[in-house]
Amino acid sequence: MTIQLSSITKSFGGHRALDNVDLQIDEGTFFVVLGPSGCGKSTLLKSIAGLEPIDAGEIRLGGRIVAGNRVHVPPEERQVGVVFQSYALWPHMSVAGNVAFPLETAGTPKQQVSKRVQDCLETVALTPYQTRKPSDLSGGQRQRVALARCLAQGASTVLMDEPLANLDPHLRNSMEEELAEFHRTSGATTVFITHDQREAMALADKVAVMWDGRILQVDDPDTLYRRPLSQRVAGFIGRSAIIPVVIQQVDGATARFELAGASVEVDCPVGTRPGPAQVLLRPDHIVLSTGAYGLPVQIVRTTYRGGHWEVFVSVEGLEEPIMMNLSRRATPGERLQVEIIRGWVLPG
Ligand SMILES: Nc1ncnc2c1ncn2[C@@H]1O[C@H](COP(=O)(O)OP(=O)(O)OP(=O)(O)O)[C@@H](O)[C@H]1O
Repeated sequence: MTIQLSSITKSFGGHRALDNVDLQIDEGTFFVVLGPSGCGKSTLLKSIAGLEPIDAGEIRLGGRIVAGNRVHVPPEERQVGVVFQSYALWPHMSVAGNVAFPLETAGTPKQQVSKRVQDCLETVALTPYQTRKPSDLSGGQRQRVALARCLAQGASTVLMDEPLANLDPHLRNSMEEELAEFHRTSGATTVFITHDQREAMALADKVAVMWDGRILQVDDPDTLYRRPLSQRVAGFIGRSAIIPVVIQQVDGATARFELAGASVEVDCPVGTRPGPAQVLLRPDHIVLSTGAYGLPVQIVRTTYRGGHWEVFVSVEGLEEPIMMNLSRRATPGERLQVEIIRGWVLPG
């Protein structure tokens, strides 16, 4: 289902947990809401699920108003599946029993229930575990039971509140793949909230970056990474340096400036003008120079990151060192010639 939020506001005491939030989530999208702890992510999800009434604004699911204008459709009538960080499985029921439960309470005929449960357990690769109790499963397997239960309900919209937060890194990676697969096979509109930008990048078709009750930017992961619209989003997504420059020339979507005697070209928003600006440089935008000329830099410190070294280099005229990746060991004090192959002028 398409999810539309218009000017949603929700306060707790004097604090605005949601401050005039507008969002359009297209049907079938894997939509990630990313933001630091306390920014309002869970409140947003609960509002969509119907677990938290909103103060103002309007929520539409599949075009139908479910909240706002004195309407509050209860959670069980919104046809959305919810998967929370704590799996909320029935401890006394078997895996199959947990998956069957919502179907049985909805009065689905017994034979259909059994067929559907088998199909859903198959999808999440839990068929061999169907007679076990949740307490005899790993965290990841329990998570999959919760997913199967969502799937069994036939929810065309699934809301997930940090479902991978309790898992160890190894399991997290395989669960990420399973979630992506779950999304592909079910085609369900998925809203997934996390404070982990790596997870957001890996899973999302679209990411909304949230801060202090507000949505700062909504874009696909690559655009968010390469073309953030503000310093805050730039700092929140991936690692970066933001350097002050004076733009000398702008040619369409390319801006030119000088740095330590070298001429550098970077991408810029349409309408950028010559003058002082802030430029975002990602580590992968800086490479060793292959030609005779380059930007002279000196290594300040290095950290091995498995397969590559993360290297901070100082550049004449810049107060802070900038970060790049090297595939070979490098030592502090070493001088290098580098090239800036890409960058982004932050909108002023
Ligand atoms: N029931 C409540 N009563 C009072 N304040 C609340 C309530 N629920 C949330 N808040 C406050 O609203 C703000 C947003 O909370 P929310 O749980 O939505 O944030 P979050 O981004 O999901 O955080 P986290 O990632 O830590 O779960 C916080 O300041 C929180 O303390």
